[in-house]
Amino acid sequence: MRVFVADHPLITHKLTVLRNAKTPQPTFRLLIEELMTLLAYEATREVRVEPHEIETPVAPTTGVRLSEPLPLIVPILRAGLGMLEGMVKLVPTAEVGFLGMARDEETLQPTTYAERLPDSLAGRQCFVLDPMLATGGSLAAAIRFLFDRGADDVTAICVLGTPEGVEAIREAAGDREVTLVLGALDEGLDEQAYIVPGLGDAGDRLYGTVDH
Ligand SMILES: O=P(O)(O)OC[C@H]1O[C@H](OP(=O)(O)OP(=O)(O)O)[C@H](O)[C@@H]1O
Ligand SMILES: O=c1cc[nH]c(=O)[nH]1
Ligand SMILES: [Mg+2]
Repeated sequence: MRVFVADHPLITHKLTVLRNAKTPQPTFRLLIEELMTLLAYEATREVRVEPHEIETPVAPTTGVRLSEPLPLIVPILRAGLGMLEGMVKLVPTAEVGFLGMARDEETLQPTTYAERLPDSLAGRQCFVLDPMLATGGSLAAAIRFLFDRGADDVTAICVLGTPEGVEAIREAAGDREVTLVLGALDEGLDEQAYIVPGLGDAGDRLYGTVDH
């Protein structure tokens, strides 16, 4: 598994505003989307392309275009939905599928309550979006799900992660092609398995109450 942790002052600056409990919901949403676009640049470094011949006004030349089957973007509802626009801005022709997952706050086990994905993911490059990698239970389940459907390789993009979460993804990945792109690697988890220092509950801050 390849792990990339962003190291760019603009990303750290935007993350600082995002983490601030005083940041209002509209700014929070905008920042998640902007951060996604910045992380997408790294996450799509290995996106598959093929040679493509065109003619400029001056001369014929060979460039590239995305290979088929086109990449599949999978936001994990709810919080991952906040990252979708930022990703499709960069890869507008990609297909989008959906996974709805919720972590039981007592047992910390994820349940999948919705799924809208192609029946076969054979040969597909998948990009999974979820801002928070806490225990890693939710993302590990999502990654297993995609490989079970035949996905070729999976890149997961998270705004914040923890060392515990990274290890859970390493275990779920085994020897399969998995890349993890993080905006930052935080210290760890508190007693309720919230990321420390983190940003609180991403889903609530995007779509509901700020005080969870
Ligand atoms: O790494 P884990 O310990 O599994 O926790 C992370 C998960 O928790 C959050 O979703 P949540 O279950 O709160 O659902 P929501 O997006 O609807 O708020 C987050 O968006 C991840 O999916
Ligand atoms: O810190 C955390 C942990 C899980 N889910 C969140 O939204 N935030
Ligand atoms: Mg939540």
